[in-house]
Amino acid sequence: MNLLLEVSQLKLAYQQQVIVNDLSFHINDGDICSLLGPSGCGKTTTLRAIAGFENPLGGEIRLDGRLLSTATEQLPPEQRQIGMVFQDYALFPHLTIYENIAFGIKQKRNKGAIVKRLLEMVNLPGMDRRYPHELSGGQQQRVALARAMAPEPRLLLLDEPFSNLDVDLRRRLSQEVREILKEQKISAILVTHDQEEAFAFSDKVGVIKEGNLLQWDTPYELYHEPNSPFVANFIGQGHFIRGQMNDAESITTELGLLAGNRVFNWPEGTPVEVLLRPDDIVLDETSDCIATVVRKTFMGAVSQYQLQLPTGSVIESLIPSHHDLKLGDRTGIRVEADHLVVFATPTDGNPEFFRTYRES
Ligand SMILES: Nc1ncnc2c1ncn2[C@@H]1O[C@H](COP(=O)(O)OP(=O)(O)OP(=O)(O)O)[C@@H](O)[C@H]1O
Repeated sequence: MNLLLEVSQLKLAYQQQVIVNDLSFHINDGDICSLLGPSGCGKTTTLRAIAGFENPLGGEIRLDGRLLSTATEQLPPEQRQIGMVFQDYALFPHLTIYENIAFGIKQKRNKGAIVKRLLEMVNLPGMDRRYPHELSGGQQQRVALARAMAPEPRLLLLDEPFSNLDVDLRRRLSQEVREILKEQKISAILVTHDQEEAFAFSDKVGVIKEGNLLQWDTPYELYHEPNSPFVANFIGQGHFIRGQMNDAESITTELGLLAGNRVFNWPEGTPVEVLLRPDDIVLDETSDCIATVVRKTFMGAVSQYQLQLPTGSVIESLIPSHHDLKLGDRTGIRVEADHLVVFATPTDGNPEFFRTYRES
């Protein structure tokens, strides 16, 4: 695997206010990655710095080993071999689709053939004489992608490119774009605050909170092995319940003694917080753990339930919809998790511990 982009200890600020701090990650040639985080956490600012539109206060950015940005030196955006696709498509309204795509490759002799190939690639053959306003949002975004790919960039940056589209089209187009990028072996970084989109689109995802990169990992690892309560909360659904280490492998909780395929270092009696995902909770009529249905969302094949435990704690469960529990019903439940995500309860009662973007 060849190293493509190296972002090292990047620091970015607007008017002395630090927005991104000590951000480091790298991507390999052919990788498709996402920067994921709540609104205002610094994703777009990071992307703009990679593209060359923001100058860092510290750290450096390299592409193929070549220095692109430091606090004192910046390669101009047009010399970086980086393409960009924006949320609002940013096509030139007075130019035809052909002229839009050919815009960045004016000097190339065979640009007619290149544009034709790109239009076929993005599934818009024969649209070259139309104007942007004659295309749908999804079609315009495909043209924007073709335009960004025309100069054969080493890296493509995508800033929330699907967020103006309706949910269905959004899912389909992001899948389609991923396939095109993989086929063409083009590396890309997507900025999004939509976790499902990041998961479906990317090989690796970086979770950012307030300008700090908390975890850089595969979607699978992020979901199953979150390294902090924030990532655990931000990725997927789930609730924490209180517990106490019983021994190195098991935890006493209000849902009984929980154990997974994992050994922990905390001494017996240590107070801990256990993350329970909706798929960890199953119905079990023989169980002594009784929960009350306090909210229900029918989702087709499954229903999502919020269940209240006798202590008042709330957890969630995805249950096949033919079970059809009603609000107020009481049911036996059991935890069925092959591994447990556990964090030690902060001794200082740190209010930040469980604060998530959803609650704040
Ligand atoms: N030109 C600017 N001048 C001053 N502050 C800015 C500027 N652009 C962005 N900011 C601030 O920098 C912070 C990070 O913004 P940024 O756009 O990078 O966040 P983001 O994670 O991409 O958010 P979103 O998902 O809402 O686009 C925000 O607090 C924002 O208000």
